Amino acid sequence: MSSARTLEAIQYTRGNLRILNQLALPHETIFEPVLNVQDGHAAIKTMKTRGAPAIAIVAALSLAVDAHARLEKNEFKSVDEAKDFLLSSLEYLKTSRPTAVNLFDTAGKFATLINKLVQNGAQEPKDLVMPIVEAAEQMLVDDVQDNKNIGKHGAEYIVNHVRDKSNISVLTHCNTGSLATAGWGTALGIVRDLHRNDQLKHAFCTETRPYNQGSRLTAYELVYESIPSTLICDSMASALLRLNPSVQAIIVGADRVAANGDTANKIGTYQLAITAKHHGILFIVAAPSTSIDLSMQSGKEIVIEERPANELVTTTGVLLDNNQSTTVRTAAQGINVWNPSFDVTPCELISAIVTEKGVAVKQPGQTEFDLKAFLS
Ligand SMILES: CSC[C@H]1O[C@H](OP(=O)(O)O)[C@H](O)[C@@H]1O
Repeated sequence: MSSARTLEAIQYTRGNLRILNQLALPHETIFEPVLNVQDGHAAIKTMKTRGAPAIAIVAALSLAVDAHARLEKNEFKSVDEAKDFLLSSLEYLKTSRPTAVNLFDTAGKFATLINKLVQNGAQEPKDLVMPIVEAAEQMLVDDVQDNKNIGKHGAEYIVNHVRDKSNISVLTHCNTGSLATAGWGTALGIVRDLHRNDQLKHAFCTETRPYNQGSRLTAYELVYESIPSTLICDSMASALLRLNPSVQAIIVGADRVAANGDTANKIGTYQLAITAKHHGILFIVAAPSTSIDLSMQSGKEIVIEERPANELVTTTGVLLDNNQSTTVRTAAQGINVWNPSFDVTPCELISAIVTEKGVAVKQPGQTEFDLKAFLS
């Protein structure tokens, strides 16, 4: 199913935003309009749009289309009214999901820009709105370039640090590709680079219960790109590493990386790091520097989102005979549910953190990363 067309989760032209409803993948490709910040918040909260970078981009673009439409209709009667709308909308968008830092990083940068424009004497609402529209649009461009750089740095690091560079298979978790970003992807971007460089023997991906980002999204991307790949259950990871010596690296994304390298990522990441350590293979975190939160020294401070119980007791994307996908209940009625969407992998289990700026590694004898120094 290889195609020259790249997969995209976000379709945008100025004043128009549509998002791919990822709850319907892989069976149905449904793009839905996002007209305002309420639509953007809902798309993120319901996980129609997901993935740390994509969450920030869709939030920013939902603000851009909302503010642009209001500007076109002359709804802002003053600079102050435009400022109040923009700042309150950013605070509202931040309430959609708590763990991925990219959204909060973007909201902070946009608020700083707005306040700076006001201090510099913005005269009309457009003097605030249009720089925000342009900043949101620039995120689409920057994210793809960041991911291309992550792919390049990550592929080089893996090839130079595995035991047998002629026999490289990798395992990845969740979805970190074009469906989680503006394009190419982070961890899956490294897989794309290894494949494009003819350095990849095979890519394994986990189902990633309960939302099934792996079976529904990553498998979809790997098949789409004709990358030799195999889907496994989350519970099969250790057996795979024990039985298949070609798997020499586990590559995952990140939602929030603390200054010492502790990493919040999709639930199940921590146990993959443990089994990577046990089997003596690389455990690589791939993320843009906007996923690094230097305000948090360690992962102890990271808020872990808990998702609704119904997302665990049901399975989304079940295909019916009429080719419609649906959600079915699989767990017994009445059972209690714990459904954290993320876990935190301690820095001592992480081999390297690959960013668009390069690869962060620990100093010899150190168990922590010094990401403040790495990014300075
Ligand atoms: C490049 S995506 C990073 C990160 O986001 C995903 O979480 P979710 O699907 O819940 O938004 C997953 O943790 C990925 O590793």
